[in-house]
Amino acid sequence: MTANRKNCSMEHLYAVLNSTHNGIIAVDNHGIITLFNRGAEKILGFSTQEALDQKVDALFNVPSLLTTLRSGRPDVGRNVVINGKSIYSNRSPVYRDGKQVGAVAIFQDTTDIEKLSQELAAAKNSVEILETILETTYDGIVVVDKNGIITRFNKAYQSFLGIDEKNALGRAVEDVIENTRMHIVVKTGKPEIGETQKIQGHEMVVMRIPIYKKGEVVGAVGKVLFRDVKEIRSMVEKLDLATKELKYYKGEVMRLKGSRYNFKNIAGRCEKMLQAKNLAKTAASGSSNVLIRGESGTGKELFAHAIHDLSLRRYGAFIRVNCAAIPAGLLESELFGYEGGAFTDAKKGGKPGKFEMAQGGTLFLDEIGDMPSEMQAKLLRVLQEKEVERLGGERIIRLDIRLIAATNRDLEELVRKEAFRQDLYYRLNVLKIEIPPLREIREDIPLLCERMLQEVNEDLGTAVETIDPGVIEILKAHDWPGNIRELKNVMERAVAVNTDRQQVVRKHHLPIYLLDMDTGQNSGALQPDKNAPEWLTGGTLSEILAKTEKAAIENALRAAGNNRKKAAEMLGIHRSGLYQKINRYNIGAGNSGPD
Ligand SMILES: Nc1ncnc2c1ncn2[C@@H]1O[C@H](COP(=O)(O)OP(=O)(O)OP(=O)(O)O)[C@@H](O)[C@H]1O
Repeated sequence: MTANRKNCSMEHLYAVLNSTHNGIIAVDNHGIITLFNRGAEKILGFSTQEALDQKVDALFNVPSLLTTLRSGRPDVGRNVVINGKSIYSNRSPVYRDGKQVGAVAIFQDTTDIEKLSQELAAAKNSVEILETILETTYDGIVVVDKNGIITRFNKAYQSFLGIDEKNALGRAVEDVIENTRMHIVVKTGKPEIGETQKIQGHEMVVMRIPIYKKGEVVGAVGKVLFRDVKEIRSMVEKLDLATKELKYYKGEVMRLKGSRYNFKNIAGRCEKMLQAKNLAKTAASGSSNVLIRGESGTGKELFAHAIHDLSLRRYGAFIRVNCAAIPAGLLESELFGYEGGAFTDAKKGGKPGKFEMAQGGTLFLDEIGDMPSEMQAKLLRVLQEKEVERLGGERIIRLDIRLIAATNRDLEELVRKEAFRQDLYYRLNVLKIEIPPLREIREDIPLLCERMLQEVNEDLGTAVETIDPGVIEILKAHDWPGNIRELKNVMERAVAVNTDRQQVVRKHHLPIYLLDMDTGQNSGALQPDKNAPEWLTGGTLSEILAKTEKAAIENALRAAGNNRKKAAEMLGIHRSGLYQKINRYNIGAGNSGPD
C-alpha cells in the first residue's frame, strides 16, 4: 500500500495511525521506539511521551520487536499476555530502499474476545448436555415458541406418537398433538401441572410450563410425566396395598409380642394422672427398671403396656408374669425355663423361660410383692448378672430385657417386715410410678365413664351414648375399692341391662349396691328411685336378681346376634351354664341360634 503524497501529509498519516483501534509500535534498528500510537497507549497503559525514545524491551518483558529485528522475518499471529491482557500481534521488519531500518508491531487486545469465546464454549457445553437429556429421557418433551409453533420435539415423543421430528417442527402444536393446550399456555402464561390429556386413547399426565424472557412469554415446554394414568393408578394401588400390609403386620407383631395398649388408652387428665403419665413417658424413653405401685384395678398393667409400646423395645416381646397366680413351685421353671429331661414332667425339647421369651423386649412382673422369698433371691441374681441358665441346662443366656414390676402392696412395709428383700427393692425401684386410686381422682370420673362407655359399645356393638348427670353424681360419691376396673364393670353392666335400648345410662342401669348407697347418702333416708323400672322395685332380692340375670342374658344374646357361644363369652360364663339359664328363664323358646 502506498500513500497519495499530495493528500497524505505526516499529520494526516499520524491522524490515521492514531484513529485505528489497533496498537502500533515501530522501532529503529536499535530497538528504540520511534512510533507509539493511541491504540498502543490504551492497550499497554503507557503514554506516547513515556514510550518514545525508550528501548522496547525496557517497557515490555515479553518476546519483543527485538526478536523480529534480529531475525529480519515477519512474526504473525502471536498471542502474548501483557499486564494481564491477552494481546494478539503481528510483527514485521521495516525495509526502506531494500535495507532493514527497524520493525513494526500491530496488535489488539483480545481479552474480551477470549472471555466471550470461553463463555460460548461453556454455553455450547450446556446446550449439548441439555440436548442429550432431551433426547435420552423416557418422557416425551415438546417445546413451542410464543405462537405455539413446535421448535423441539424429542425422540420419546416422536416414537410415542409415531410422528417424525421433520413432520412436527415448524407446525402448530395443536395440529400435531391431540388435545394439547400448549398454544393456550403461551397465551395465558400460566403453568399447568399434573393435568390429564387423552392422547391416542391413553389418559396421560402432563405438565405445561411457559418460558419467560424479560417478563414476556417466549414459548412453552410440555412434558408427559407418565405415559398413562393407569401406571399411576397401579402404583398407588401397589403403595396402598403395601401400606395396608405394613399396618397389618405391625398389628400382628404387636399382637404376637403382647403389647396391646398405648398411652392413648390411658384416660385421665387430673394432676395426679398427668404426673403418672409423664413419669411413665420418661421411663419409656430410658432403659431402667420401673416399679409401678397402685391399688388393684388402677391400671398398672395398662401403664406397663404403654411404657413398652412407647419404648425402643416396642417390636420386642411384652411378657407378663403374674407372680401371685403361679404356684411357688412352678414360678422358677416359668421364669427360667428348663432343658429336656430336667425333671420328671419336663417337656421333651425343654421350654424357654419368660426371661428368654422377653429377650429384646419387656418383662412385666405383676404382683411382685407376692413373689416367694427364694425366688426374690434368684431374681436379684439375674438382675445383677444380666444372664440366665435354664433349669437342668448349662448354656448361659445373656439377657437384654427391661423389667417392669408392679404391685398393689406396700413394698416398703414388706421390706420393713423382711417379707421383701431390701436389695431387690432397690434394684426394682429405679423409677417408681404411683398410680392414684379412683377415689383420689374423682374429677376424672365423667371422662373415665365416657371412655369406658365407648369401649363397652365397641365390644358389644351397642350405641349407648351418654350418661345421666344423676348417675355421674352417684358414681362420684362412691369409694371405688375396685378402682377403674370396678367402674368399667359398672358401665358394662349398665349397657347389658339396658334392654329397652335407651341411649342414656340411667340410674336404674346401675347395680343395686350403688343405688343403696345413693339413697342413703344423698337423702339421709331410704327413698325408692322414681326412675327405677318396675322389675327393680317389686319383689325380693333373689327375684330382682333373677329378672336382672334374664334381662342381661337376653341383651347379650341380642348383641351376639343370637350366637350362644359368643353370648356366653360376653357374659363371662361357660356355655353349659348359659344353656341352663336359658332353659330356666325360658328365653327365646323355639328360637335357638347357632352355638
Ligand atoms: N386410666 C385408665 N384409662 C382407661 N382404662 C383404664 C385405666 N386404668 C385402668 N383401666 C382399665 O381398667 C382395667 C384394669 O386395669 P389393669 O389391669 O391395668 O389394672 P391393674 O392395676 O393392673 O390391676 P391388678 O392390680 O388387679 O392387676 C383394665 O380393663 C384397664 O383397661
